[in-house]
Amino acid sequence: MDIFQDSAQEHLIKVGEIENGGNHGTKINVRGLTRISDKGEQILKKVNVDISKGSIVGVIGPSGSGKSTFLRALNRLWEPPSGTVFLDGQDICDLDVLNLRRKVGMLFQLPVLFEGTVADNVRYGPQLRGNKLSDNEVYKLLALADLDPSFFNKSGGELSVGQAQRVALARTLANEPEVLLLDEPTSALDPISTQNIEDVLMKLNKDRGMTVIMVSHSIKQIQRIADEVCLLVSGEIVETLSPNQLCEAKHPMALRFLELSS
Ligand SMILES: Nc1ncnc2c1ncn2[C@@H]1O[C@H](COP(=O)(O)OP(=O)(O)OP(=O)(O)O)[C@@H](O)[C@H]1O
Repeated sequence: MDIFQDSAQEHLIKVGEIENGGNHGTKINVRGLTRISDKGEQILKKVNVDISKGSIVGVIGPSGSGKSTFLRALNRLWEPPSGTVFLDGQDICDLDVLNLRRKVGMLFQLPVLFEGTVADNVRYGPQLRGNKLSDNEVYKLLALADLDPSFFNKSGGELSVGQAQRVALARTLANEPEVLLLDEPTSALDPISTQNIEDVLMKLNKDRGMTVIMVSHSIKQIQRIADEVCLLVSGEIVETLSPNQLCEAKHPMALRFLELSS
């Protein structure tokens, strides 16, 4: 048996799943997540939340309420987390951190690309695990992120922020994540680039059942794409609502925030 052929075959099947809509969704259960700053301030206060497999969840709330801190806990960008985060029932602290970050990809407000070409960036994650993506696989990932083949050999410095954000998305998708964490991924983008990213996210969610958690300051954006919205105020998820129920929020600060934001 040729093991190289077998591992190539296995990899091809995975890429095929990306194209054809494999089921990569994962449920997340957060219990008692707490973060206290060095100065003793409570940034997150025993956050409990259940995120269904394959859902798009928006996280909104006033500036400084702990949205980014919450998101970063989900792939252990700070630790040790006090409280527990379960991915499909498994405590994330029991996972190897690199494996966790492969399963749970993250995009930030401003994309940071590594030196080299777009293709080098897209190949980065699999290469760390000893897999070299073929040109064809890179083209497929670019297409998933709505980038045409001409981007393959461009360098990061030649790209607009919107294009770079889509390359960062393709690079994340190369790791075949089950969950995508997005921290204001379109706040630096124009409306057309924003729409491109939203379309890609909704397609990934629809076709692959990918679980998406997105922090955004735009209520309209959250209403366009999310199935459920968590309102985070002063380190607590005070309400979880459907996007068209936001006007029914009861928490006074959440309500004031929503009124001022709409
Ligand atoms: N590394 C840190 N050390 C100390 N305090 C921190 C740290 N990171 C964040 N904070 C504080 O935690 C609180 C929550 O910050 P966080 O960035 O999570 O809020 P946010 O809701 O995402 O804000 P914004 O909407 O402005 O991005 C803030 O008061 C912030 O100053």
